[in-house]
Amino acid sequence: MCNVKEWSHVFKLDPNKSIEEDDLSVLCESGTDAIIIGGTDGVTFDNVFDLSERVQRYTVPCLLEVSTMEAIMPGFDGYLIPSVLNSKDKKFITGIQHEAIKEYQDWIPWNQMLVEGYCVLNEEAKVFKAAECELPSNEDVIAYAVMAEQMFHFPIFYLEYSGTFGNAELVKEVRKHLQQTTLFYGGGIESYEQAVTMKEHADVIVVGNVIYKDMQAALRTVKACRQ
Ligand SMILES: CC(C)=CCC/C(C)=C/CC/C(C)=C/CC/C(C)=C/CC/C(C)=C/CC/C(C)=C/CC/C(C)=C/COP(=O)(O)OP(=O)(O)O
Ligand SMILES: O=P(O)(O)OC[C@@H](O)CO
Ligand SMILES: [Mg+2]
Repeated sequence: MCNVKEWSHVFKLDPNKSIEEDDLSVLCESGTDAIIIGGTDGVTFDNVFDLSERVQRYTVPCLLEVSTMEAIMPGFDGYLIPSVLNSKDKKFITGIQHEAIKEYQDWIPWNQMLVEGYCVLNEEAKVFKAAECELPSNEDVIAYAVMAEQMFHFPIFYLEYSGTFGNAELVKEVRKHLQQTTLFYGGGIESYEQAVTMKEHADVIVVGNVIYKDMQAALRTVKACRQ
């Protein structure tokens, strides 16, 4: 099982986007701690299967971030299960997960599952709309972080700014309230400097969209975590 406490950098690959073999190879061998396969829309059994088969040729751990039931399959090194704490609809906090457990509980490899308490902070992100989020105040965010750790004992609290660079001061403040739970930060990291800024406060930075815009810039974010 993957130990997220030992991570500092991960790449998130979107199964709904294409990536050349050479680029995938350098990403997997970049020194990143893991590859997460996940996305908000257009995630299907076929595109997850194809991408996972390609990533699993490399030794880097490969995890599936489950966003739809149709694309769950065996073979991953771990499974990340989101619970969107600032959703207005219980469905995205415990509802879909509850339905999945009712249906599949005998098949779920619990020792490979990690729950992520998500807090989505970019109103323009697809996931903000898809999971029917409401924008929390900074005080709300801190309370969600404390809730994730102290009430639910989630292994991961995920500050998600997908598509835009977030508020480093808030990340710093949230970090002060977590002891056991690992703080993931994701959103808008496109340069070495941005990676350094967020890595200063978050335990793990997640780098996604820049992979598809500027591969060399994406690779520099790994270096930023290896200094
Ligand atoms: C071995 C084997 C076969 C095991 C099977 C185990 C099994 C059946 C497990 C099921 C366990 C379980 C509890 C499953 C729940 C599944 C589920 C569908 C949960 C719902 C999760 C949820 C609330 C999803 C909402 C969306 C979300 C939070 C997505 C996260 C990903 C994300 C933010 C990606 C970034 O998106 P992107 O597309 O890149 O967006 P941008 O445009 O902004 O870039
Ligand atoms: O795609 P970006 O903006 O890098 O965000 C990474 C990740 O947090 C998305 O879920
Ligand atoms: Mg994306």
